[in-house]
Amino acid sequence: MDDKIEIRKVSKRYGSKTALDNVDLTIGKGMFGLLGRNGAGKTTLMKTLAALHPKSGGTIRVCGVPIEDRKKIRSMTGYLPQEFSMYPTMRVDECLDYLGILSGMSKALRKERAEMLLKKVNLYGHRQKKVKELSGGMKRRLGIAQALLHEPKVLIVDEPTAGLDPEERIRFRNLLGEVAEDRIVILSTHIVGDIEASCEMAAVMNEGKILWTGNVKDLLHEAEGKVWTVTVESRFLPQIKSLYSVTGMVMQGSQTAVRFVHDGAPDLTGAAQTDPGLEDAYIFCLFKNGCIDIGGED
Ligand SMILES: Nc1ncnc2c1ncn2[C@@H]1O[C@H](COP(=O)(O)OP(=O)(O)OP(=O)(O)O)[C@@H](O)[C@H]1O
Repeated sequence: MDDKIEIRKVSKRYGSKTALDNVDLTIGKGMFGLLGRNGAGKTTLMKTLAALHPKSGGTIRVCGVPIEDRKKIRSMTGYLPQEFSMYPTMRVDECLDYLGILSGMSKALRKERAEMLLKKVNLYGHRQKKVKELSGGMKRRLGIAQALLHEPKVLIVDEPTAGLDPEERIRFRNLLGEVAEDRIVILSTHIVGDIEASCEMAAVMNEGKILWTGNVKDLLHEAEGKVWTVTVESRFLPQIKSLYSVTGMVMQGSQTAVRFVHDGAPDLTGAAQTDPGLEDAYIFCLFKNGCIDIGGED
């Protein structure tokens, strides 16, 4: 069986709102990042792939299985939603046991899987704590454990690092990386750093459309020669922001070092080209596709 997800011309409408518009993607084994700002359609795509709601058009095959075979798809898929919650007064180990019962697992298998997974997500020492006593990062790790309980081939995680401190975010990303060694992991996020640190392949979404997909390194290449820095008197900032897509600003006394993306040489004395970071490349991708209204609210 082929270890990939094939998404062809997929659309999803909520009444008159088109949340997915002709989406074409191929997602293979390993970590795949889905990057887009709020409202881009990431959650809608994640839920569609997890067979949690039907698409309006197109075809999806998960490791060869059509998405319409919901029972099979759900048995192959683990899903960690954006708003993950478990019963607050249940103990960590009881949660997994309970979910194992719901999945029809035998007592012996539940015990074996729960113990293995709690060790994997570093919660074994906290297994007797109540869910409400866990930190945000621990809850997210419990979320991964529950999503992996039935050994899915595909793991879908929706904005998992929002609200985590940097240490927990790194720990969580590393955990996903380990999990992705032998399955497809899709990570949706609006945090560019999450993609940069953990994904080889990614896609950029905006307003329900895929703007770009490929190897993350290629997104960086596309922004080469398009990123600039200049240091100006801070009073010129509004003017610069009205002309260019600014990706960074550092105040230095009365002056500000500005970083921006621009296709072609900017009409600014002292502007110098610099190497793109992934954040610059992402903004350049939005800019190139006409998704950024410079000087406007976007
Ligand atoms: N149940 C719904 N009914 C109507 N519109 C919806 C529904 N769910 C989502 N939408 C709309 O579809 C679009 C895509 O939403 P979606 O939640 O998929 O985006 P997202 O990229 O996950 O954003 P966020 O990071 O804010 O969750 C948005 O315009 C949203 O308002």
